[in-house]
Amino acid sequence: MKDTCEGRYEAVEIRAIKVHGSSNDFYLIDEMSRELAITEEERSALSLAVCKRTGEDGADGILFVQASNTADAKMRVFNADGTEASMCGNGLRCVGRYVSEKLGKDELIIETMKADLAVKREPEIYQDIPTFRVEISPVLKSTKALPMNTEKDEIIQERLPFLDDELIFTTLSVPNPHLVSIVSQEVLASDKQEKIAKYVNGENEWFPDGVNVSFINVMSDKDIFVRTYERGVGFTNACGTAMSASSLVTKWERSLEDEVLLNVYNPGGMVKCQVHDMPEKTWIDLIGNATYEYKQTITVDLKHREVQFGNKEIHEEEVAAYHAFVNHVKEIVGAI
Ligand SMILES: N[C@H](CCC[C@H](N)C(=O)O)C(=O)O
Repeated sequence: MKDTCEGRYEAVEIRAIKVHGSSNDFYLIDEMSRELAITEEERSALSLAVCKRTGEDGADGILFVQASNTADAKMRVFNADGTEASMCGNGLRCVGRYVSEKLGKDELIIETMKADLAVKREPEIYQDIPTFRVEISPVLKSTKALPMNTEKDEIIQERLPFLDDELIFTTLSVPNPHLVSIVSQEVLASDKQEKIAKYVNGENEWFPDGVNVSFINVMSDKDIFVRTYERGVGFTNACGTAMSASSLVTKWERSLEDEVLLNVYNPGGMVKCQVHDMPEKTWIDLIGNATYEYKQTITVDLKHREVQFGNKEIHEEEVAAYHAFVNHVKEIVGAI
């Protein structure tokens, strides 16, 4: 945005699509033909202003889709608090769908902060649910990658008494940072996750950049439930990178096969995670919905932190199809 002659910013109109992956929702903004003429600070402020939950408006983050020199497109992801993250699994499925339909190809590569990742349209996970597979990589065990202030090189299924006396934790970067614990239903129902997550995402000596915190409840050798308190957001309906990290931790803890396919249930629905834990390389494929909720023009005047949301052009059929899927998932979870 440019300062006008009176020193006021022009309000700028942004065409956005509200999208979600497993009900983890984002505004998708296409900058492939022309990037928004905003500074990095304004990009962060834009995310903070637009994602603020007020009534039906707001989101967990913004997905900026930009041109790339190395891939079909580039994804940048900003959390609701204005911080930029290196990766977003649920968001990558939505960006993958958008670019797939824009370029007319079902297999593509999307550039992210740390890697160019494979994205592929998949058979529908449920009736009328656009479904995509995205590569979650790199997977790093080193605590330095999070970063975490500890002498330990890795934390794999270990107690962390400074967080909790009983729970066993694993830290992983995929490549954004995750702290994961397999817990009982009882612990899942307690306030432990919120207390731990608020501590490690506030002033603390261990995780200087914060960390996404997930609790896993193992339902069977092919079904898990994951709830995540996301860095820069708070509790969300789902976190794609967290569900991927949780699948790998479950594979290790339950000694499952190297390429186990897990159903990962979450408060926003269900995805599948195909673990690839090979001697030469470890990565996870995250498979799930990429749903468009509505198109909307958002008018933003950053100088005055004013945001106006225009009328919604709702994708009624997609919204209805996803509701039907969630009801189907609830029946399955109830039966497990
Ligand atoms: N809050 C995350 C970024 C969004 C990741 C999540 N929405 C996903 O689907 O992976 C972080 O700061 O690392």
